Amino acid sequence: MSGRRVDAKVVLLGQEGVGKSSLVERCAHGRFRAGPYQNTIGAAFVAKVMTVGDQTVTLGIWDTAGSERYEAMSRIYYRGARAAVVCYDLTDSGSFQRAKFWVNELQNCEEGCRIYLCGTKSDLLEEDRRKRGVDFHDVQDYVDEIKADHFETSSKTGQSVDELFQKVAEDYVNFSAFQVMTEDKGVNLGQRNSPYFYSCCHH
Ligand SMILES: Nc1nc2c(ncn2[C@@H]2O[C@H](COP(=O)(O)OP(=O)(O)OP(=O)(O)O)[C@@H](O)[C@H]2O)c(=O)[nH]1
Repeated sequence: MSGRRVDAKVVLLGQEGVGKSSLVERCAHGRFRAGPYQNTIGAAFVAKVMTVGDQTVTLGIWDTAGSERYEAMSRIYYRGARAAVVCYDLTDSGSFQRAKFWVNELQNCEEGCRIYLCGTKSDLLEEDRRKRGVDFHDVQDYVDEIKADHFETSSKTGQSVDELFQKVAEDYVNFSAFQVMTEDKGVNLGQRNSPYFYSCCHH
């Protein structure tokens, strides 16, 4: 694949099996693959072109492996990320604890990275509300505390997936414009910060 300019690096983090790859699949290709679960090895990459007002923003989305075996590698992928979608499974309280672990890491190591907490598999709650493993208000309190955004998504039905990535793109555009205004360096308004190029994509 030839190099394409990416405006904002986005990383997906979270315990294995919470549905990160499915979220990317839904966002990038509008589909949900049922069938045997295949865990991600290393990381996978996808570029997603988004429209915000009259601007086009290309998100470079890194889907990391959730297995703790790959924890050190996941750290490499969040370096320089402008946004992190930290996923937990709405039916699994352990996965929420793991999400908190990643939030702590990001807060300590990636100051410029906005955090989007994403509760996945909301369709399972539609089927049976008793399956909720993490109290909604507890999550809301936590989100307020860490100043993050919170979404509850389903890659199966598509619920709130587009909204999540649209918000990531909008925040990127708004934050960049704000930076241009406040940095007062005579920067051209059309100029974006730190574009980079990608060259690989693997699963
Ligand atoms: N019902 C339902 N199942 C989902 C959803 N998203 C993912 N799954 C299922 O959850 C399992 C794990 O999904 P993945 O997307 O592979 O999870 P992952 O977080 O990428 O896993 P790792 O690559 O191991 O980190 C698969 O069997 C998916 O079909 C969802 O929104 N609803």
